Amino acid sequence: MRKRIIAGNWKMYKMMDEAKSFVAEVKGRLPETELVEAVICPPSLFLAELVNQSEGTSLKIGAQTMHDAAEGAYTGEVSPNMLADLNVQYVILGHSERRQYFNETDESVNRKVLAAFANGLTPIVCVGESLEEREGGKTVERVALQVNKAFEGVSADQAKEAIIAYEPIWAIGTGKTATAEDANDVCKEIRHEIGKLYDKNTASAIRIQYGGSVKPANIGELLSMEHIDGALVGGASLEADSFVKMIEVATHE
Ligand SMILES: O=C(CO)COP(=O)(O)O
Repeated sequence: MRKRIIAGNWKMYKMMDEAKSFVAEVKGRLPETELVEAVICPPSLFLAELVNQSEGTSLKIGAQTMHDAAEGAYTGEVSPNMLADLNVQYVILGHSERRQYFNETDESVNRKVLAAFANGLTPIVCVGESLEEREGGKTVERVALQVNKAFEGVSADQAKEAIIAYEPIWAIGTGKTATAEDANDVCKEIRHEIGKLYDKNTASAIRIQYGGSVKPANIGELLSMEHIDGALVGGASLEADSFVKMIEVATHE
């Protein structure tokens, strides 16, 4: 059985004190379980502090983005080596907000995925269609293309460790969730695509999250679906209570 993974994407929210209080509150309350991984992806400024603070607990820390180069004249960026050096374990790549506002493309996402693996980081690769694409019946085509591009040059052994987050753009921060069935259908197609790119074993090993207005009230239904192995959560991951609640639901459902 695939281990579930619930990751909080904090985006550009919280001050350092609030971030530290969150971790202090959450770390004693996470259920002891081998069934679910709990990850928080704070703004990069807080990474070092939160990695240290969560050491020795089951809470893991991820970054929200990174550059693909080891170092260089790239003002404002952080490198994969820097993240690995801090003991950051995960990195979100290709989030639709990065694609929309920061010019990330399928090609740059692919370079970053390769760089993540080269540095021992686990990528959470985001894919998802716009409302226009969904209404035009282009969802599967769009998402399949993103998956194919993102995994170019990635070995089957690496792909087995990767996380894909299916986040329909129209469901992010809007309160609109894809129905559990619709989300599962697309996650199934993503798994099928991984099967075509690699093999059956890789397709059944890779973990696929759903993201887009996930909260304690709807996470159980989403996780009950065959192809949904976790969630990438924005707004509802900002409060300790609601984050812990989602981990609890993931542990029990
Ligand atoms: O973008 C998201 C997570 O990466 C989803 O955000 P919301 O959960 O706030 O809709």
